[in-house]
Amino acid sequence: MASELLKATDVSEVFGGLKAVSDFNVHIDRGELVGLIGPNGAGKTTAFNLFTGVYQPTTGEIVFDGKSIVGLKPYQITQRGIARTFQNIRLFSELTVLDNVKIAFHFHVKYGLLEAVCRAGRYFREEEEIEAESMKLLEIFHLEKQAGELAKNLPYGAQRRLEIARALAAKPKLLLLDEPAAGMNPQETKELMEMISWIRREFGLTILLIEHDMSLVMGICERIYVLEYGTIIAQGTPEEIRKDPEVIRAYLGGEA
Ligand SMILES: Nc1ncnc2c1ncn2[C@@H]1O[C@H](COP(=O)(O)OP(=O)(O)OP(=O)(O)O)[C@@H](O)[C@H]1O
Repeated sequence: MASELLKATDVSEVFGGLKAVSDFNVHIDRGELVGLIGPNGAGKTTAFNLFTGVYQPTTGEIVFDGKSIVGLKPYQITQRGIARTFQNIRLFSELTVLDNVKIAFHFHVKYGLLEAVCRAGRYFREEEEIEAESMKLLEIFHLEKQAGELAKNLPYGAQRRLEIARALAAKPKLLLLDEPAAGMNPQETKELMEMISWIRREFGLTILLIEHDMSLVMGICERIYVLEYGTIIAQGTPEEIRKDPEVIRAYLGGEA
């Protein structure tokens, strides 16, 4: 189907004897904002690692933008258009905020090594453009004033926002966010929700989001998949998920 951007079919991932993911079937249409939830150890991050080439599926097929991505290395998948953030923030902590974003833009530069070494015209033009685009991204995430600071000196919530800005610099079609609100206070979480909705519209993105903060997931996702012990036990709109007896049993502890 033309509108389908990502489709995982019968995917499993086995570590030793443990099936971290099994009979895993998900599909995400272009432009959708989809949530992936489930208890600790359910296999959510493993699914992201499968979509980004960190792990290869033991069985099954993963198709992105019409082509299989099984067997591709992480950088090849980034070039195809999938970018991600990590549960445990992975910034270049000793680089500035600006440089963290500029690095990701370099996936797309057109100047060659020789031009860079010789500091030829195209090198300077592209570097200027990259700097300007990086600053625009920092502005979106309210980080422009900290552009010159080392990433490690940013407060935690700001580091999380910087990770998303850096992921966007790779110009992805699909953005995978692994617990973007982890460690944020309620106000920061609310602002982050607004940013995620805004960047999706502004950049025409498709987003898959892992999140434990239920208000965030229910508030912004159109569709939600629920994982338990590596298997999808439910999928549907936030309203359907809230009422699903399997989900209430497995994940919400009867509070829904
Ligand atoms: N590289 C690995 N080697 C062995 N086991 C692994 C590996 N990666 C994940 N697992 C196991 O696979 C299962 C799923 O882990 P995963 O991190 O995907 O869960 P999760 O849903 O993201 O959990 P959390 O919400 O705690 O982050 C767990 O039992 C985990 O211990």
